[in-house]
Amino acid sequence: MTQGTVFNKEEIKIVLFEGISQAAVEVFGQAGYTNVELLPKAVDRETLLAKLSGAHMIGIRSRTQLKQEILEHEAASRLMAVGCFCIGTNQVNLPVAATRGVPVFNAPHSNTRSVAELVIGHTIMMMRKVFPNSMAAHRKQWNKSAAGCYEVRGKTIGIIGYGHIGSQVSVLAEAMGMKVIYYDVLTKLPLGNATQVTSMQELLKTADVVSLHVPATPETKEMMGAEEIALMREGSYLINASRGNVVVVDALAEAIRSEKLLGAAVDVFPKEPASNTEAFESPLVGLESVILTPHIGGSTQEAQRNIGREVAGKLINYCTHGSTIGAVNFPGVNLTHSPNTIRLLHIHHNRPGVLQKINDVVGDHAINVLGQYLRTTEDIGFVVLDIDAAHGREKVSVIRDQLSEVPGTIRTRKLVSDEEGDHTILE
Ligand SMILES: NC(=O)C1=CN([C@@H]2O[C@H](COP(=O)(O)OP(=O)(O)OC[C@H]3O[C@@H](n4cnc5c(N)ncnc54)[C@H](O)[C@@H]3O)[C@@H](O)[C@H]2O)C=CC1
Ligand SMILES: O=C(O)C(=O)COP(=O)(O)O
Repeated sequence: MTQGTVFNKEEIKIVLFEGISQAAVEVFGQAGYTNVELLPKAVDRETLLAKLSGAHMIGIRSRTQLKQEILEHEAASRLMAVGCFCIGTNQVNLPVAATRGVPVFNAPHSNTRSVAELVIGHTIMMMRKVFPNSMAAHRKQWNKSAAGCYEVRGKTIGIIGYGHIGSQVSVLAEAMGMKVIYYDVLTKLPLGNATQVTSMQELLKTADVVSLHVPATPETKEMMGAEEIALMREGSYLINASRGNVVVVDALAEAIRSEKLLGAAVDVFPKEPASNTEAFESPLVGLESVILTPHIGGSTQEAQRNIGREVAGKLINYCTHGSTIGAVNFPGVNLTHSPNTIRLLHIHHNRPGVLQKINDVVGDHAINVLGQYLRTTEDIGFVVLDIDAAHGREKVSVIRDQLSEVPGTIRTRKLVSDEEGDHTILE
Protein backbone atom coordinates (compact mmCIF):
# COMPACT_ATOMS: atom_id res chain seq x y z
CA MET A 1 0.00 0.00 0.00
CA THR A 2 1.30 3.49 -0.90
CA GLN A 3 0.90 5.82 2.02
CA GLY A 4 2.33 8.62 -0.10
CA THR A 5 4.60 11.23 1.35
CA VAL A 6 3.13 13.38 4.05
CA PHE A 7 3.72 17.10 3.76
CA ASN A 8 2.58 19.59 6.31
CA LYS A 9 1.88 23.08 5.02
CA GLU A 10 5.24 24.44 6.08
CA GLU A 11 6.91 21.69 4.02
CA ILE A 12 5.09 22.54 0.82
CA LYS A 13 7.79 24.07 -1.36
CA ILE A 14 6.70 27.17 -3.22
CA VAL A 15 8.97 29.10 -5.60
CA LEU A 16 7.95 32.50 -6.93
CA PHE A 17 9.90 33.81 -9.93
CA GLU A 18 10.03 37.22 -11.64
CA GLY A 19 9.70 39.59 -8.69
CA ILE A 20 6.20 38.61 -7.63
CA SER A 21 4.78 40.89 -4.93
CA GLN A 22 5.69 40.31 -1.30
CA ALA A 23 1.91 40.42 -0.74
CA ALA A 24 1.79 36.87 -2.11
CA VAL A 25 4.35 35.68 0.45
CA GLU A 26 2.28 37.27 3.21
CA VAL A 27 -0.90 35.56 2.06
CA PHE A 28 0.89 32.20 1.89
CA GLY A 29 2.36 32.81 5.34
CA GLN A 30 -1.00 33.66 6.88
CA ALA A 31 -2.36 30.37 5.54
CA GLY A 32 0.56 28.44 7.06
CA TYR A 33 2.64 28.05 3.91
CA THR A 34 5.99 29.39 5.02
CA ASN A 35 8.38 27.57 2.70
CA VAL A 36 8.27 30.25 0.00
CA GLU A 37 11.24 31.36 -2.06
CA LEU A 38 10.90 34.70 -3.81
CA LEU A 39 13.22 35.24 -6.78
CA PRO A 40 13.60 38.79 -8.11
CA LYS A 41 13.64 37.96 -11.82
CA ALA A 42 13.13 35.38 -14.53
CA VAL A 43 15.87 32.73 -14.65
CA ASP A 44 17.56 30.68 -17.37
CA ARG A 45 16.53 27.11 -18.15
CA GLU A 46 19.10 25.44 -15.89
CA THR A 47 18.21 27.58 -12.89
CA LEU A 48 14.52 27.08 -13.61
CA LEU A 49 14.96 23.31 -13.54
CA ALA A 50 17.07 23.49 -10.39
CA LYS A 51 14.44 25.61 -8.64
CA LEU A 52 11.62 23.41 -9.91
CA SER A 53 13.18 20.37 -8.37
CA GLY A 54 11.04 19.34 -5.42
CA ALA A 55 8.72 22.35 -5.83
CA HIS A 56 5.02 21.72 -5.23
CA MET A 57 3.81 25.04 -6.55
CA ILE A 58 5.44 27.80 -8.55
CA GLY A 59 4.52 31.35 -9.45
CA ILE A 60 5.61 33.03 -12.68
CA ARG A 61 4.79 36.12 -14.72
CA SER A 62 4.93 36.63 -18.47
CA ARG A 63 8.62 35.85 -19.04
CA THR A 64 9.03 32.32 -17.72
CA GLN A 65 8.27 29.81 -20.47
CA LEU A 66 6.81 26.57 -19.15
CA LYS A 67 7.09 24.55 -22.31
CA GLN A 68 6.29 20.86 -22.70
CA GLU A 69 9.95 19.93 -22.18
CA ILE A 70 10.05 21.73 -18.81
CA LEU A 71 6.68 20.44 -17.61
CA GLU A 72 7.59 16.88 -18.52
CA HIS A 73 11.09 17.12 -17.06
CA GLU A 74 11.96 14.95 -14.06
CA ALA A 75 12.58 18.19 -12.10
CA ALA A 76 8.88 19.03 -12.38
CA SER A 77 7.65 15.66 -11.13
CA ARG A 78 6.39 17.04 -7.82
CA LEU A 79 4.79 20.10 -9.40
CA MET A 80 1.16 20.29 -8.32
CA ALA A 81 -0.02 23.71 -9.49
CA VAL A 82 1.21 26.79 -11.35
CA GLY A 83 0.21 30.37 -10.63
CA CYS A 84 0.58 32.93 -13.41
CA PHE A 85 0.76 36.15 -11.46
CA CYS A 86 -0.55 38.06 -14.50
CA ILE A 87 -3.36 37.77 -17.07
CA GLY A 88 -1.68 36.06 -20.02
CA THR A 89 -1.13 32.31 -19.76
CA ASN A 90 0.33 31.83 -23.25
CA GLN A 91 3.78 31.27 -21.70
CA VAL A 92 2.56 27.94 -20.30
CA ASN A 93 1.76 24.87 -22.38
CA LEU A 94 -1.69 24.56 -20.83
CA PRO A 95 -2.79 21.22 -22.36
CA VAL A 96 0.46 19.56 -21.29
CA ALA A 97 0.10 21.00 -17.78
CA ALA A 98 -3.46 19.62 -17.65
CA THR A 99 -2.43 16.16 -18.77
CA ARG A 100 0.23 16.20 -16.04
CA GLY A 101 -2.57 16.97 -13.55
CA VAL A 102 -1.29 20.50 -12.98
CA PRO A 103 -3.92 23.23 -12.83
CA VAL A 104 -2.77 26.69 -13.92
CA PHE A 105 -4.26 29.75 -12.23
CA ASN A 106 -4.04 33.43 -13.20
CA ALA A 107 -5.40 36.84 -12.20
CA PRO A 108 -7.78 37.83 -14.97
CA HIS A 109 -8.72 41.28 -13.63
CA SER A 110 -6.17 42.66 -11.22
CA ASN A 111 -3.91 44.60 -13.61
CA THR A 112 -6.44 45.57 -16.27
CA ARG A 113 -6.95 49.12 -15.01
CA SER A 114 -3.18 49.69 -14.98
CA VAL A 115 -2.93 48.67 -18.65
CA ALA A 116 -5.90 50.84 -19.62
CA GLU A 117 -4.38 53.87 -17.88
CA LEU A 118 -1.04 53.37 -19.63
CA VAL A 119 -2.79 53.15 -23.00
CA ILE A 120 -4.55 56.46 -22.37
CA GLY A 121 -1.22 57.96 -21.32
CA HIS A 122 0.42 56.60 -24.46
CA THR A 123 -2.35 58.05 -26.63
CA ILE A 124 -1.85 61.58 -25.36
CA MET A 125 1.94 61.35 -25.29
CA MET A 126 2.03 60.10 -28.88
CA MET A 127 -0.37 62.66 -30.24
CA ARG A 128 1.51 65.50 -28.53
CA LYS A 129 5.00 64.22 -29.44
CA VAL A 130 5.90 64.42 -25.77
CA PHE A 131 8.74 61.91 -25.81
CA PRO A 132 10.80 63.29 -28.72
CA ASN A 133 10.34 66.80 -27.32
CA SER A 134 11.26 65.71 -23.83
CA MET A 135 14.35 63.87 -25.06
CA ALA A 136 15.36 66.99 -27.01
CA ALA A 137 14.88 69.12 -23.89
CA HIS A 138 17.14 66.71 -21.99
CA ARG A 139 19.71 67.45 -24.68
CA LYS A 140 19.13 71.19 -23.90
CA GLN A 141 17.19 71.66 -27.16
CA TRP A 142 13.99 73.78 -27.08
CA ASN A 143 11.39 72.44 -29.59
CA LYS A 144 8.33 74.61 -28.94
CA SER A 145 5.99 73.89 -31.85
CA ALA A 146 2.41 72.82 -32.60
CA ALA A 147 3.41 71.01 -35.78
CA GLY A 148 2.08 67.44 -35.84
CA CYS A 149 0.52 67.79 -32.36
CA TYR A 150 -3.16 67.08 -31.81
CA GLU A 151 -5.81 66.94 -29.08
CA VAL A 152 -7.35 63.54 -28.49
CA ARG A 153 -10.79 65.13 -28.12
CA GLY A 154 -12.98 64.34 -31.10
CA LYS A 155 -10.62 61.70 -32.48
CA THR A 156 -11.69 58.10 -33.00
CA ILE A 157 -10.01 55.29 -31.11
CA GLY A 158 -10.46 51.81 -32.57
CA ILE A 159 -10.11 49.06 -30.00
CA ILE A 160 -9.37 45.54 -31.22
CA GLY A 161 -10.40 43.07 -28.48
CA TYR A 162 -13.14 44.52 -26.26
CA GLY A 163 -12.47 42.43 -23.16
CA HIS A 164 -11.49 43.48 -19.65
CA ILE A 165 -8.79 45.89 -20.82
CA GLY A 166 -10.27 47.05 -24.13
CA SER A 167 -13.59 47.97 -22.51
CA GLN A 168 -11.84 50.00 -19.80
CA VAL A 169 -9.81 51.84 -22.43
CA SER A 170 -13.18 52.54 -24.06
CA VAL A 171 -14.62 54.19 -20.94
CA LEU A 172 -11.51 56.26 -20.22
CA ALA A 173 -11.11 57.34 -23.86
CA GLU A 174 -14.72 58.42 -24.04
CA ALA A 175 -14.33 60.43 -20.84
CA MET A 176 -11.68 62.44 -22.71
CA GLY A 177 -14.04 63.15 -25.58
CA MET A 178 -12.87 60.45 -27.96
CA LYS A 179 -15.24 58.53 -30.20
CA VAL A 180 -14.91 54.79 -29.62
CA ILE A 181 -15.35 51.98 -32.11
CA TYR A 182 -14.31 48.41 -31.45
CA TYR A 183 -13.91 45.08 -33.14
CA ASP A 184 -14.18 41.74 -31.34
CA VAL A 185 -14.76 38.19 -32.52
CA LEU A 186 -17.63 38.04 -30.01
CA THR A 187 -20.60 40.34 -29.79
CA LYS A 188 -19.78 42.58 -26.82
CA LEU A 189 -21.97 44.98 -24.89
CA PRO A 190 -20.91 48.50 -25.89
CA LEU A 191 -20.10 50.72 -22.91
CA GLY A 192 -21.17 54.36 -23.08
CA ASN A 193 -21.51 55.44 -26.68
CA ALA A 194 -19.00 52.98 -28.10
CA THR A 195 -19.97 51.16 -31.29
CA GLN A 196 -19.01 47.65 -32.33
CA VAL A 197 -18.00 47.36 -35.97
CA THR A 198 -18.36 44.16 -37.90
CA SER A 199 -14.89 43.87 -39.39
CA MET A 200 -11.35 44.70 -38.45
CA GLN A 201 -10.91 46.28 -41.89
CA GLU A 202 -13.69 48.76 -41.17
CA LEU A 203 -12.08 49.68 -37.87
CA LEU A 204 -8.64 50.13 -39.43
CA LYS A 205 -10.00 52.39 -42.15
CA THR A 206 -11.91 54.58 -39.67
CA ALA A 207 -9.82 54.99 -36.50
CA ASP A 208 -7.28 57.72 -35.80
CA VAL A 209 -5.74 55.56 -33.07
CA VAL A 210 -5.83 51.75 -33.13
CA SER A 211 -5.23 49.96 -29.83
CA LEU A 212 -4.75 46.19 -29.61
CA HIS A 213 -6.15 44.23 -26.65
CA VAL A 214 -6.41 40.64 -27.85
CA PRO A 215 -4.84 37.58 -26.23
CA ALA A 216 -2.00 35.66 -27.86
CA THR A 217 -3.68 32.91 -29.88
CA PRO A 218 -2.94 31.30 -33.25
CA GLU A 219 -5.60 33.64 -34.74
CA THR A 220 -4.09 36.84 -33.33
CA LYS A 221 -0.50 35.97 -34.28
CA GLU A 222 0.70 38.74 -36.60
CA MET A 223 -2.86 39.96 -37.09
CA MET A 224 -1.42 43.45 -37.69
CA GLY A 225 0.93 43.00 -40.64
CA ALA A 226 1.86 45.18 -43.62
CA GLU A 227 -1.53 44.61 -45.26
CA GLU A 228 -3.52 45.63 -42.19
CA ILE A 229 -1.30 48.64 -41.48
CA ALA A 230 -1.78 49.74 -45.11
CA LEU A 231 -5.53 49.89 -44.43
CA MET A 232 -5.04 52.34 -41.55
CA ARG A 233 -5.63 56.05 -42.12
CA GLU A 234 -2.72 58.20 -43.30
CA GLY A 235 -1.17 59.84 -40.25
CA SER A 236 -2.87 57.58 -37.71
CA TYR A 237 -1.36 55.85 -34.66
CA LEU A 238 -0.99 52.28 -33.39
CA ILE A 239 -0.75 51.06 -29.79
CA ASN A 240 0.18 47.51 -28.79
CA ALA A 241 0.01 46.59 -25.12
CA SER A 242 -1.30 43.07 -25.75
CA ARG A 243 1.33 40.56 -26.90
CA GLY A 244 4.41 41.16 -29.02
CA ASN A 245 3.67 38.74 -31.83
CA VAL A 246 0.26 40.29 -32.56
CA VAL A 247 2.12 42.89 -34.65
CA VAL A 248 4.67 42.35 -37.41
CA VAL A 249 7.26 44.72 -36.00
CA ASP A 250 9.19 45.16 -39.24
CA ALA A 251 6.00 46.27 -40.99
CA LEU A 252 5.29 48.73 -38.19
CA ALA A 253 8.83 50.12 -38.35
CA GLU A 254 8.45 50.61 -42.11
CA ALA A 255 5.11 52.40 -41.68
CA ILE A 256 6.74 54.77 -39.18
CA ARG A 257 9.74 55.43 -41.43
CA SER A 258 7.45 56.18 -44.40
CA GLU A 259 5.28 58.39 -42.12
CA LYS A 260 2.20 56.40 -43.06
CA LEU A 261 1.77 56.30 -39.27
CA LEU A 262 2.57 59.43 -37.28
CA GLY A 263 3.40 57.43 -34.18
CA ALA A 264 3.12 54.19 -32.26
CA ALA A 265 3.36 53.05 -28.66
CA VAL A 266 4.58 49.55 -28.00
CA ASP A 267 4.76 47.84 -24.61
CA VAL A 268 5.19 44.22 -25.73
CA PHE A 269 7.61 42.65 -28.18
CA PRO A 270 8.04 39.31 -29.97
CA LYS A 271 11.37 38.95 -28.20
CA GLU A 272 11.68 40.50 -24.77
CA PRO A 273 14.78 40.43 -22.57
CA ALA A 274 14.58 37.74 -19.91
CA SER A 275 15.77 40.17 -17.26
CA ASN A 276 16.56 43.85 -16.74
CA THR A 277 20.26 43.15 -17.26
CA GLU A 278 19.83 41.81 -20.79
CA ALA A 279 19.93 44.26 -23.73
CA PHE A 280 16.69 45.13 -25.52
CA GLU A 281 16.74 44.83 -29.31
CA SER A 282 13.96 45.73 -31.72
CA PRO A 283 13.60 47.16 -35.24
CA LEU A 284 11.71 49.98 -33.51
CA VAL A 285 14.74 51.14 -31.52
CA GLY A 286 15.82 54.60 -32.68
CA LEU A 287 12.47 55.57 -34.24
CA GLU A 288 11.69 58.57 -32.10
CA SER A 289 7.97 58.74 -32.84
CA VAL A 290 7.57 55.29 -31.30
CA ILE A 291 7.12 55.15 -27.54
CA LEU A 292 8.83 52.02 -26.27
CA THR A 293 7.98 50.73 -22.81
CA PRO A 294 9.44 47.55 -21.29
CA HIS A 295 6.23 45.50 -20.85
CA ILE A 296 5.06 47.61 -17.92
CA GLY A 297 1.34 47.71 -18.73
CA GLY A 298 0.52 45.82 -15.55
CA SER A 299 3.51 46.97 -13.55
CA THR A 300 2.02 49.14 -10.83
CA GLN A 301 2.16 48.71 -7.08
CA GLU A 302 -1.62 48.38 -6.95
CA ALA A 303 -1.82 45.74 -9.67
CA GLN A 304 1.09 43.67 -8.39
CA ARG A 305 -0.22 43.69 -4.82
CA ASN A 306 -3.70 42.63 -5.93
CA ILE A 307 -2.35 39.96 -8.25
CA GLY A 308 -0.09 38.63 -5.49
CA ARG A 309 -3.04 38.22 -3.17
CA GLU A 310 -5.40 36.83 -5.78
CA VAL A 311 -3.18 34.14 -7.26
CA ALA A 312 -1.66 33.12 -3.91
CA GLY A 313 -5.24 32.68 -2.66
CA LYS A 314 -6.12 30.43 -5.58
CA LEU A 315 -3.01 28.27 -5.10
CA ILE A 316 -3.75 27.97 -1.37
CA ASN A 317 -7.33 26.93 -2.07
CA TYR A 318 -6.12 24.26 -4.43
CA CYS A 319 -3.42 22.96 -2.14
CA THR A 320 -5.50 23.04 1.04
CA HIS A 321 -8.89 22.05 -0.31
CA GLY A 322 -8.43 20.83 -3.87
CA SER A 323 -10.49 23.72 -5.20
CA THR A 324 -9.82 24.45 -8.87
CA ILE A 325 -11.99 27.53 -9.24
CA GLY A 326 -10.14 30.03 -11.42
CA ALA A 327 -7.95 27.44 -13.17
CA VAL A 328 -7.59 28.17 -16.90
CA ASN A 329 -6.87 24.60 -18.04
CA PHE A 330 -8.82 22.50 -15.60
CA PRO A 331 -12.39 21.61 -14.65
CA GLY A 332 -13.55 24.05 -11.97
CA VAL A 333 -14.66 22.51 -8.67
CA ASN A 334 -15.40 24.88 -5.81
CA LEU A 335 -14.39 23.18 -2.58
CA THR A 336 -14.05 24.50 0.93
CA HIS A 337 -13.58 23.12 4.43
CA SER A 338 -15.00 19.74 5.13
CA PRO A 339 -14.48 18.74 8.77
CA ASN A 340 -13.47 15.22 9.67
CA THR A 341 -13.13 13.97 6.15
CA ILE A 342 -10.41 12.48 4.09
CA ARG A 343 -10.62 14.02 0.66
CA LEU A 344 -9.48 12.09 -2.38
CA LEU A 345 -8.81 13.93 -5.61
CA HIS A 346 -8.81 11.91 -8.80
CA ILE A 347 -7.60 13.62 -11.98
CA HIS A 348 -8.10 11.58 -15.12
CA HIS A 349 -8.31 11.66 -18.90
CA ASN A 350 -11.93 12.35 -19.78
CA ARG A 351 -12.76 9.17 -21.64
CA PRO A 352 -15.65 6.72 -21.44
CA GLY A 353 -15.52 4.17 -18.64
CA VAL A 354 -13.29 5.98 -16.13
CA LEU A 355 -16.15 7.17 -13.93
CA GLN A 356 -17.71 3.74 -13.91
CA LYS A 357 -14.42 2.27 -12.71
CA ILE A 358 -14.09 4.92 -9.99
CA ASN A 359 -17.59 4.13 -8.77
CA ASP A 360 -16.82 0.40 -8.84
CA VAL A 361 -13.80 0.95 -6.59
CA VAL A 362 -15.79 3.05 -4.14
CA GLY A 363 -18.72 0.61 -4.26
CA ASP A 364 -16.46 -2.31 -3.36
CA HIS A 365 -15.76 -0.72 0.02
CA ALA A 366 -18.46 -0.22 2.60
CA ILE A 367 -17.66 3.42 3.18
CA ASN A 368 -19.56 6.54 4.04
CA VAL A 369 -19.02 9.09 1.26
CA LEU A 370 -19.96 12.50 2.65
CA GLY A 371 -19.58 14.37 -0.61
CA GLN A 372 -18.80 13.63 -4.21
CA TYR A 373 -18.04 16.14 -6.93
CA LEU A 374 -17.35 15.78 -10.62
CA ARG A 375 -16.40 18.32 -13.23
CA THR A 376 -14.97 17.73 -16.67
CA THR A 377 -13.49 19.61 -19.57
CA GLU A 378 -13.20 18.06 -22.99
CA ASP A 379 -9.94 16.36 -22.00
CA ILE A 380 -9.76 16.24 -18.23
CA GLY A 381 -12.05 14.78 -15.57
CA PHE A 382 -11.80 15.77 -11.92
CA VAL A 383 -13.53 13.72 -9.23
CA VAL A 384 -13.46 14.62 -5.55
CA LEU A 385 -14.56 12.21 -2.86
CA ASP A 386 -15.04 13.28 0.75
CA ILE A 387 -14.80 10.13 2.84
CA ASP A 388 -15.76 9.99 6.50
CA ALA A 389 -12.49 10.20 8.44
CA ALA A 390 -13.90 7.58 10.83
CA HIS A 391 -12.91 4.95 8.25
CA GLY A 392 -9.28 5.76 9.01
CA ARG A 393 -6.36 6.76 6.83
CA GLU A 394 -5.26 3.19 6.18
CA LYS A 395 -8.52 2.20 4.54
CA VAL A 396 -8.68 5.39 2.49
CA SER A 397 -5.12 4.75 1.35
CA VAL A 398 -6.19 1.36 0.01
CA ILE A 399 -9.01 3.04 -1.89
CA ARG A 400 -6.61 5.64 -3.21
CA ASP A 401 -4.22 2.94 -4.41
CA GLN A 402 -7.04 1.23 -6.26
CA LEU A 403 -8.20 4.50 -7.77
CA SER A 404 -4.63 5.14 -8.96
CA GLU A 405 -4.83 1.87 -10.89
CA VAL A 406 -7.96 2.90 -12.82
CA PRO A 407 -6.94 3.16 -16.50
CA GLY A 408 -6.88 6.82 -17.56
CA THR A 409 -5.79 8.09 -14.15
CA ILE A 410 -3.42 11.05 -14.32
CA ARG A 411 -2.90 11.75 -10.65
CA THR A 412 -4.50 11.26 -7.25
CA ARG A 413 -4.09 13.22 -4.04
CA LYS A 414 -5.24 12.64 -0.51
CA LEU A 415 -6.05 15.49 1.84
CA VAL A 416 -6.65 14.82 5.49
CA SER A 417 -8.72 17.36 7.37
CA ASP A 418 -8.39 18.39 10.99
CA GLU A 419 -11.39 19.03 13.23
CA GLU A 420 -11.86 22.52 11.84
CA GLY A 421 -12.03 21.05 8.38
CA ASP A 422 -8.72 22.48 7.25
CA HIS A 423 -6.96 19.99 5.00
CA THR A 424 -3.54 20.47 6.47
CA ILE A 425 -1.75 17.41 5.23
CA LEU A 426 -0.90 16.45 1.70
CA GLU A 427 -0.25 12.78 1.18
N1 LIG B 1 1.11 44.93 -21.39
C1 LIG B 1 0.86 44.28 -20.30
O1 LIG B 1 1.58 44.38 -19.30
C2 LIG B 1 -0.35 43.42 -20.23
C3 LIG B 1 -0.84 42.79 -21.35
N2 LIG B 1 -1.96 42.00 -21.28
C4 LIG B 1 -2.43 41.37 -22.51
O2 LIG B 1 -3.70 41.89 -22.83
C5 LIG B 1 -4.50 40.83 -23.31
C6 LIG B 1 -5.97 41.18 -23.15
O3 LIG B 1 -6.30 41.22 -21.79
P1 LIG B 1 -7.82 41.25 -21.32
O4 LIG B 1 -8.54 42.40 -21.89
O5 LIG B 1 -7.81 41.12 -19.84
O6 LIG B 1 -8.36 39.90 -21.99
P2 LIG B 1 -9.88 39.49 -22.25
O7 LIG B 1 -9.86 38.03 -22.45
O8 LIG B 1 -10.76 40.07 -21.21
O9 LIG B 1 -10.21 40.21 -23.64
C7 LIG B 1 -9.69 39.82 -24.88
C8 LIG B 1 -10.73 40.12 -25.92
O10 LIG B 1 -10.18 39.85 -27.22
C9 LIG B 1 -11.17 39.22 -28.00
N3 LIG B 1 -10.53 38.49 -29.09
C10 LIG B 1 -9.92 37.27 -29.04
N4 LIG B 1 -9.45 36.95 -30.25
C11 LIG B 1 -9.74 37.97 -31.08
C12 LIG B 1 -9.50 38.23 -32.44
N5 LIG B 1 -8.87 37.34 -33.22
N6 LIG B 1 -9.97 39.38 -32.98
C13 LIG B 1 -10.63 40.28 -32.21
N7 LIG B 1 -10.90 40.08 -30.89
C14 LIG B 1 -10.44 38.95 -30.35
C15 LIG B 1 -11.93 38.35 -27.04
O11 LIG B 1 -13.21 38.00 -27.51
C16 LIG B 1 -11.98 39.26 -25.80
O12 LIG B 1 -13.13 40.09 -25.82
C17 LIG B 1 -4.06 39.63 -22.45
O13 LIG B 1 -4.35 38.42 -23.06
C18 LIG B 1 -2.58 39.85 -22.34
O14 LIG B 1 -1.95 39.20 -23.41
C19 LIG B 1 -2.62 41.86 -20.10
C20 LIG B 1 -2.19 42.46 -18.96
C21 LIG B 1 -0.98 43.23 -18.92
O1 LIG C 1 -0.76 40.14 -17.21
C1 LIG C 1 -0.20 39.99 -18.31
O2 LIG C 1 -0.61 39.22 -19.18
C2 LIG C 1 1.00 40.76 -18.60
O3 LIG C 1 1.38 40.87 -19.74
C3 LIG C 1 1.77 41.36 -17.50
O4 LIG C 1 2.94 40.60 -17.46
P1 LIG C 1 4.00 40.78 -16.28
O5 LIG C 1 3.40 40.22 -15.04
O6 LIG C 1 4.23 42.26 -16.13
O7 LIG C 1 5.18 40.03 -16.75
